[in-house]
Amino acid sequence: MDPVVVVHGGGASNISKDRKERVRQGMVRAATEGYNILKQGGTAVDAVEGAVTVLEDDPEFNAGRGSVLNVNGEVEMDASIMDGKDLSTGAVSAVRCIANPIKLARLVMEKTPHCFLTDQGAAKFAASMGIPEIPGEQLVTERSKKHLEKEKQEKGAQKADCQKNLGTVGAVALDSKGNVAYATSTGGIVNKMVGRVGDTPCVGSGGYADNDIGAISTTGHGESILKVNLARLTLFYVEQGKTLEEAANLSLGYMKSRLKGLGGLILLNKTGDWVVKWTSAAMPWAAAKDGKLHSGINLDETTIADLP
Ligand SMILES: NC(=O)C[C@H](N)C(=O)O
Repeated sequence: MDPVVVVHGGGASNISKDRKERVRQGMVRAATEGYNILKQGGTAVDAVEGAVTVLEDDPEFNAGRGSVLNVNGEVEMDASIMDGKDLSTGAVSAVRCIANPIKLARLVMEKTPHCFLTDQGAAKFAASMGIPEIPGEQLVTERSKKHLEKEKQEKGAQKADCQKNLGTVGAVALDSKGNVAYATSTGGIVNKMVGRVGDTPCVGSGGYADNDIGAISTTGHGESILKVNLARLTLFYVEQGKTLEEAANLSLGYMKSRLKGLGGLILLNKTGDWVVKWTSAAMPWAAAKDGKLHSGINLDETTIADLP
């Protein structure tokens, strides 16, 4: 089976011209990394972890370094990962002071009998696995500080309009053995309460993967995504025989009409077809398949290039 990887950089409002190129390059780097892992025989889980790690390390995105700040000006991150082979899953929430929450989520999946660790328990587990603790300030950027200041002045936080909280990252992949996986990672929403947990670490909301159906990673207004279980809802439509396009339109449409919640998703089925969809103004994405790299940010612009 030909491997496929698709990545996203979060539902967003229109992205300024000067950021656009950096965001596009981040998407290309992440998709290429995931695809190379698959081409070298890595699993779908390896590929989604690798792609998301690239984006957590990239300060342009709201995950890892560059995460948005909570009401106290701190970074608290959520992440989850799932292996479609056996539905094993790992998640962490409200984690601080580590570079790559997605790696910790994978360790929860593989090294504990649990699916989800939070806050101090997650921190203790990270230390026990040898994950280095870094100063929280290393995750903070000038842009995220300005973003929080602006949000506090406008007092407009927490609207179902996710568009201020751009940059959550995610990946879905299909490997040569027919396994699918997803990974999603985020700093959440700007000016959030301390301890707020969004959709991203919640399996069925922030993502889902099942070899019998496909894999999905979501982004957008977390509270809305949680209320409709956006990821599992979309896969339910696929199970019912809808096309990927129809399934994505139905679930995103329902979230919008029922809750005024905006968002986006990347969706892959078990035979390697994929679709990207969003109801926010924009969503950076890239997909690697058959030696080609497809990418875009706005609805009207898709680029196709040869992969190196
Ligand atoms: N931009 C995002 O996707 C934010 C994320 N879904 C959250 O609410 O935590």
